[in-house]
Amino acid sequence: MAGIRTLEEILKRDPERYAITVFGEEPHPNYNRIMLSSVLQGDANVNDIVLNDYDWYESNGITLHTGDPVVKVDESKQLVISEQGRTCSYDKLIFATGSNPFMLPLPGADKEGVIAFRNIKDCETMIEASRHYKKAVVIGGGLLGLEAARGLLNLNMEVDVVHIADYLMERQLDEQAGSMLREELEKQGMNFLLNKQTEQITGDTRVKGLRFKDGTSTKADLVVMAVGIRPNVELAKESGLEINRAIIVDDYMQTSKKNIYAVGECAEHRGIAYGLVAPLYEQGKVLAEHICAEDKAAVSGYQGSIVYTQLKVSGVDVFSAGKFQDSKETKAIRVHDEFEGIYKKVVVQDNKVIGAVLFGDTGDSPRILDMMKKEQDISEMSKVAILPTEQSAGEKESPVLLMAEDETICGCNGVSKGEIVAAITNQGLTSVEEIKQCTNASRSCGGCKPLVADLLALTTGEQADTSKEPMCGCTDYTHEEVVANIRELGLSYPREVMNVLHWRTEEGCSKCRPAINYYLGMVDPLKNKDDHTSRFINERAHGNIQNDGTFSVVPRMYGGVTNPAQLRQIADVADKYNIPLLKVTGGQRIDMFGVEKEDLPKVWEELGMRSGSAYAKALRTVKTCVGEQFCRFGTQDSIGLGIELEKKFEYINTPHKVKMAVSACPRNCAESGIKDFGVVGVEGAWELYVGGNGGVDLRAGDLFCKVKTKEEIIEIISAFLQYYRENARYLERTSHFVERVGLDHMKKVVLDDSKRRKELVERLEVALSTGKDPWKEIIESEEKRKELFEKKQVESLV
Ligand SMILES: Cc1cc2nc3c(=O)[nH]c(=O)nc-3n(C[C@H](O)[C@H](O)[C@H](O)COP(=O)(O)OP(=O)(O)OC[C@H]3O[C@@H](n4cnc5c(N)ncnc54)[C@H](O)[C@@H]3O)c2cc1C
Ligand SMILES: NC(=O)c1ccc[n+]([C@@H]2O[C@H](COP(=O)([O-])OP(=O)(O)OC[C@H]3O[C@@H](n4cnc5c(N)ncnc54)[C@H](O)[C@@H]3O)[C@@H](O)[C@H]2O)c1
Ligand code: SF4
Ligand code: FES
Repeated sequence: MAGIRTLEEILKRDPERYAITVFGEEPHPNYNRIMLSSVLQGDANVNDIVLNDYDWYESNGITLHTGDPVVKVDESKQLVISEQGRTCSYDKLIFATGSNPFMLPLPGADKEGVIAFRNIKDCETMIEASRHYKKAVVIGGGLLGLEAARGLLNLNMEVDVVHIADYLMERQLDEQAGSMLREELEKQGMNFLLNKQTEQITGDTRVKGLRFKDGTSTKADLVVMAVGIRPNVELAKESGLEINRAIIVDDYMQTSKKNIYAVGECAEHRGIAYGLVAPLYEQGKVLAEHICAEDKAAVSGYQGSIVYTQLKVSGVDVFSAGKFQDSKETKAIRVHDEFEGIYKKVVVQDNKVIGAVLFGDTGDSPRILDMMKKEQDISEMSKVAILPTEQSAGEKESPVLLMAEDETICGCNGVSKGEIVAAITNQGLTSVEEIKQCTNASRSCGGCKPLVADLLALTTGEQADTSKEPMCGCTDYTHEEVVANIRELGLSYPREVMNVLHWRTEEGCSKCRPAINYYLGMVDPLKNKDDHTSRFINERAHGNIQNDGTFSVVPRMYGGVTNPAQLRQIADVADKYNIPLLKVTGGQRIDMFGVEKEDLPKVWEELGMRSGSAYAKALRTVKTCVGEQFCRFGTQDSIGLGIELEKKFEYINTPHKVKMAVSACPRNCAESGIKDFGVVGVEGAWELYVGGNGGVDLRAGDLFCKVKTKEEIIEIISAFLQYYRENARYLERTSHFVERVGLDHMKKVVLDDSKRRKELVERLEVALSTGKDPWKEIIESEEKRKELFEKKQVESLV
């Protein structure tokens, strides 16, 4: 990150000055390492995080050798030699070799399944492990460990975090904030083993567990070490550079040898080796200025940085900067609101703010950081004004409003409010993405995005378009733009979309291909030919792949209702194919686990039942309560309506999975409140709840309407579903969609505008007319059976 940022700074100043060659050990062009946490947490993919792709190197005349580390520097001849035997002469040499993760030298640390979290490969190893194993242990409760743990939870693993200290992030937080953080993360599902020192990693070839010095132990299928980093200085040492903890540099990043420089985590300036990008980028800027300047004396050197950190775990706002621990020489201003879970502490010494910890509300962080950077004298200030309450600061006003022009908005990239405003005004920028391209603001951790968006809105007087995110790293087009192009240009095939819209990759990626395939089907359901190679493995095999490579089969049982004949059939098939586990699901279906892939078509055929779509981005289940048929409280026919809904909407493709439920009274036994569409019977009427979700992002559905008849309910769900199909981004659940577009907007579209409702229903009916039972199609087609279940498939989209 530091090395290539230095090159960007050089190119900005004097693009013709140097012929540049880059050697990189990893097999990728430079990428945003910070965003590995987002890749692991499922919010980005590897293509999204590339900072400068191969084209960038080519168009700037830079020779790039990836996957080829430098192994020797011959300082006397000014040559570097790479592992693959390349020899390259230099006038100036920059070391930007970063750090290595510190691996605790424990007995068993060399076992399979013990890894670090530093690069794309580690990220891929974790994602792959989560497909086969259940239990992960992260050693280290610092920034990296907690972000890794959150990612592993998102990958459905159980996670223990083993931490040596008695509270989390002790290098960044005081005890109060550390324990509040622990409480919050425990709510998210992390399990903490504090005050623990690992003694041994147990297992045969693969890790099975951890034993601690206090005699206790825990199970582990995967161990991620996140106990700090060590600057990568081996090559520099062998090359004769002066080393302490890292490569010693002066204020111009020059090492002990002439014409050899060091930037980034491998460099040590005034005794400090930094481990966050903001200081590294400042160093890169100084180095670029220095080696491009005609008058070197005019360049002011690097003076060191004030660092701050923010944890990138959603739902947790934590900020820490400078010296945050109390001491005899310091005094602190504290706010602790136990009702709202907010804690703020600002540490003052000699009338200057020297450190801060904020938990639960980090809105004050840019201002506090600014006071620290400017070493502002606060002797004349009322101390409580340093941490204003919401009322005194102005209710819910954006913090950017109060910021001075020279205050920093993007800490990672050192971009001030004034610079962003100038870019918006002078260059007519209209989106956060454009601001990022132009100023670098929000290009690293992304934490400043909301502030950048607010500033854009304030400057242009319009709501910022934060949604102008490209679909993936293969294109600059957003989801909405891709759909608009498909409609306007009448595009029909994924390849055609990629060609016409100048995709950067030939094949697309696992993010854009399924999305394009969905959009094509949604725009023209009658003509579209589904491209099954663009679907995820579960959708291609029409079953869910399990951790041992077998599949699960869930036959359709409308409304969760079955009968003795069906149950006998399921039992017979289970016996015949040695199906090891039958389980009733949360959606009231029977799930048959452990079916071999090649047996799938025979199992479906012999069951004689339709696919339950348990693997599809489609209607999964309609859960029902017993209702008026048997229940004393039932006021409506919940089973009847549930079955009708399921029969109507089965096999319609949707942006993400859709779940429904019907309960016949407000006791709500079918849990209608946490479904995408939840219906509740009340005396003489039905209530419809939308946007509920019972998964990771627990969300109660919003009451959308109350109507008298089931025909009205079906029509309203149809219109809503079609609007969601047409306007949601692929993989956006209704819960997020409702929040993005707003419930009032949905009411206007679906409830208030009867013409529009009718049109939506008509378009949905067309799409419904193309729905087919996929199991039946495969059973009846010898060709499909062979293609999908007999030939070995390349599982590129798993
Ligand atoms: C998961 C994760 C999340 C993070 N989150 C944040 C965050 O939110 N905020 C923040 O500020 N920082 C964060 N960081 C830290 C940040 O990523 C690093 O500080 C930054 O990447 C360091 O930049 P660098 O250029 O010094 O080193 P690197 O980015 O590590 O680059 C060094 C490169 O040099 C290569 N190399 C090493 N030796 C050789 C050789 N001999 N020849 C050729 N190539 C070689 C390495 O393979 C590597 O690709 C995070 C780090 C991780 C791992
Ligand atoms: N959001 C962010 O800014 C962010 C995110 C990830 C990584 N990073 C950076 O990446 C680097 C690596 O992060 P990190 O969290 O590994 O480093 P770190 O040094 O910040 O934290 C390591 C933690 O591991 C604990 N530890 C040490 N030995 C242990 C042991 N034997 N058992 C259990 N716990 C032990 C320490 O007490 C410490 O809290 C740092 O430079 C960090 O700043 C930053
Ligand atoms: S929701 Fe009401 S009607 Fe349905 S089973 Fe429960 S108590 Fe009975
Ligand atoms: S603060 Fe990290 S990208 Fe702006």
